[in-house]
Amino acid sequence: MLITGATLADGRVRDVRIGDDGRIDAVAEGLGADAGERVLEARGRHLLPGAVDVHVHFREPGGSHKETWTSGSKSAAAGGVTTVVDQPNTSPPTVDGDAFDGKAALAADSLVDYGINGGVTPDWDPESLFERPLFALGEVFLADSTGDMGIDGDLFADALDAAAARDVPVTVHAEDATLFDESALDGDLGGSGTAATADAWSAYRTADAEIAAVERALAAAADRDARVHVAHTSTPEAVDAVVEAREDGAGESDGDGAGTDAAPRVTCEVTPHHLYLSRERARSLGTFGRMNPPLRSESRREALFARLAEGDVDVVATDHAPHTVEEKRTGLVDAPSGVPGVETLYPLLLESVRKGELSLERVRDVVAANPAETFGLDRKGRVAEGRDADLVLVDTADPREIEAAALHSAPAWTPFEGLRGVFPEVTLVRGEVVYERDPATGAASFGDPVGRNVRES
Ligand SMILES: NC(=O)N[C@@H](CC(=O)O)C(=O)O
Ligand SMILES: [Zn+2]
Ligand SMILES: [Zn+2]
Repeated sequence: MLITGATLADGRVRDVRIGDDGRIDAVAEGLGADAGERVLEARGRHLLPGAVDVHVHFREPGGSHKETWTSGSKSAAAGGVTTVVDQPNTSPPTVDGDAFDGKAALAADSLVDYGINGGVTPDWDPESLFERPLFALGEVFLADSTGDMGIDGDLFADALDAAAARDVPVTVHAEDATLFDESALDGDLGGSGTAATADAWSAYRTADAEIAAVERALAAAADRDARVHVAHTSTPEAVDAVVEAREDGAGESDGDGAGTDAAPRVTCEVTPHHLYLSRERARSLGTFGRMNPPLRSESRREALFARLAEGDVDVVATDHAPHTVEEKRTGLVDAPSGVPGVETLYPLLLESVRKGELSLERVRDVVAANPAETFGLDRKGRVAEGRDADLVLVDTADPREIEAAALHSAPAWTPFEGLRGVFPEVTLVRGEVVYERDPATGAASFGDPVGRNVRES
């Protein structure tokens, strides 16, 4: 296939040829089409690397009433996400080799490439997990969230040791439950849609609980020269702690080469919901705005966004955590935590580019280049010769209103309803069209499940 006249994130206008092996053959000017070659005319539109969303919960096995690999990966493809990394809080949890194999068999339904993380619980089996083509350890829960997989500091230390010995990165859900404010949940919280319920969750799972847990995780990682990726940092303070830890550790090596990798030793991730929603919005979302870590104050949200714009945030990943409408409606204490987001990641960020709040290169870096580099995916994350042809074609001047009804995740709701997003027209995974939207009618069509485990090739 030849893509002609596409504008790249840095503004260059180029033709891109994709080889039969699904890799980018050439990025150049004036490439002529070969006989019989499919040509995709891209003049006036941007060609971006497919996003690498290192944090999704596709719910299988055990939660297919919430989402499946099919529905989740369709949602990813329609949002320009070409690689997803699934988290271990499924049922059974992905904490041993057998559970890994069971999930890997289900992931064969995926339209996009994927990684499968291994979890840590008191009965995890590191030996059998590490024998598998594991993406990373994580998310390792330092406090309970969906799936109740919270562990103590000793087990976390063991997990860091096991991972560091193999130079495997560890993704951490950092909250300290001893610093939650139980009193926030006292009294009459009203129904699921009320302001009291939504705001109470933010008051309960305090910012201090996240900041303290992030600092402790970074200290434990530094002691062991472990590679730690802090998931869903929701506070500017936590981002600053990661930046500081990275600066402290720069250039350090324990002499065995483990500290000299190109990838940074500690990185942080921020979600779209913490970048675009705050407690102000939570008041109208009710329990649909409940997630862990929770939405923060508008001033913290602004400070988090500023850190993204300035380059302190390494990765934006979605923590796509679908639950059904019925489950979310059960009231503050019983409703599960989590919001969907894999389909609106690129659209929300591209709308910020359109409005002049972020550069397109920054967006490309945080959704594609940086996550690929952080997790050692040499063939993902860039529009460059030799890389996989995981590509997104988008008209960056054409925003539309985000409506749950037009999205493809199984639970038909989104916390971003009514915001604007710039959605892809075409998404390719290793040169195969997995998603196409007719610009005239808006009709979506999907390709075959071509997804592969990115740790197997
Ligand atoms: N973020 C959430 O609120 N929920 C996630 C789990 C998690 O990432 O903590 C889920 O799996 O539902
Ligand atoms: Zn989490
Ligand atoms: Zn998560």
